Amino acid sequence: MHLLHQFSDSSALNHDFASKLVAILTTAIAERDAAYLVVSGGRTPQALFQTLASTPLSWEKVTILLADDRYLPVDSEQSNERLVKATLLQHYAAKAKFISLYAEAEHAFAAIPEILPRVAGLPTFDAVILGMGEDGHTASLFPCSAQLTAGLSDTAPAVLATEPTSAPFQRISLSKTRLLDSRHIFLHLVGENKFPVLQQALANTDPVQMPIRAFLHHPSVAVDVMYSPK
Ligand SMILES: O=C(O)[C@H](O)[C@@H](O)[C@H](O)[C@H](O)COP(=O)(O)O
Repeated sequence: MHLLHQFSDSSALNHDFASKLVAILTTAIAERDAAYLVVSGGRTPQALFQTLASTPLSWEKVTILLADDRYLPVDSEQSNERLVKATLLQHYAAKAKFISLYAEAEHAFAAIPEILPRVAGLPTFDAVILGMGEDGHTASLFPCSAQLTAGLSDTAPAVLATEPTSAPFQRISLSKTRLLDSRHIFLHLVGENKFPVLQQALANTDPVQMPIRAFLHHPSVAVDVMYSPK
């Protein structure tokens, strides 16, 4: 299921999205004295991160982690962790706890035993913000990767390594089932090029062609799609 929220531009979208997220995190803190926010990397969320970072909140009670990261040292230019630290874990939000999806190893697959326990024991998330690539990938669940079936399996571990053939770097990704274990799931889309991809994803249910479909067509989970053309 999905609900489409459309905005004229990313500034209007970010304003509304940041208030929704702050309300969700505030409620979670009131209810369980802790909140769990899962974010995506890539270009889309950067302005949203800056808005969130400058919003007062009991950030010390918020745990933030990524839906996925490129398997790169955390100071690397293309690391999602570096991006989150530079844009979200700033100002008020500098007090938030951050769980890294990186551990030094020979390759991403060998790093999983160290990374998995950081995520596997976490409670239900409060909000997951997904992105979507033009091939319909989400997190690092890529249609082209040999690990897609494993990542989409209902019995998958919380975290797995993936190796896309159409995008650079090995990846560390939360599995579909771990991402779905959230009180709220958002899909954040900015740019006219993303709309036809969304329509294509909505037109058919096969997640092997477009992994985002596993979320958009889930029978019992509602995805809030936050879209602006620019
Ligand atoms: O590491 C990444 O790049 C993300 O995890 C990936 O899933 C991203 O959310 C989409 O590819 C959209 O990326 P853009 O926001 O850059 O379009």
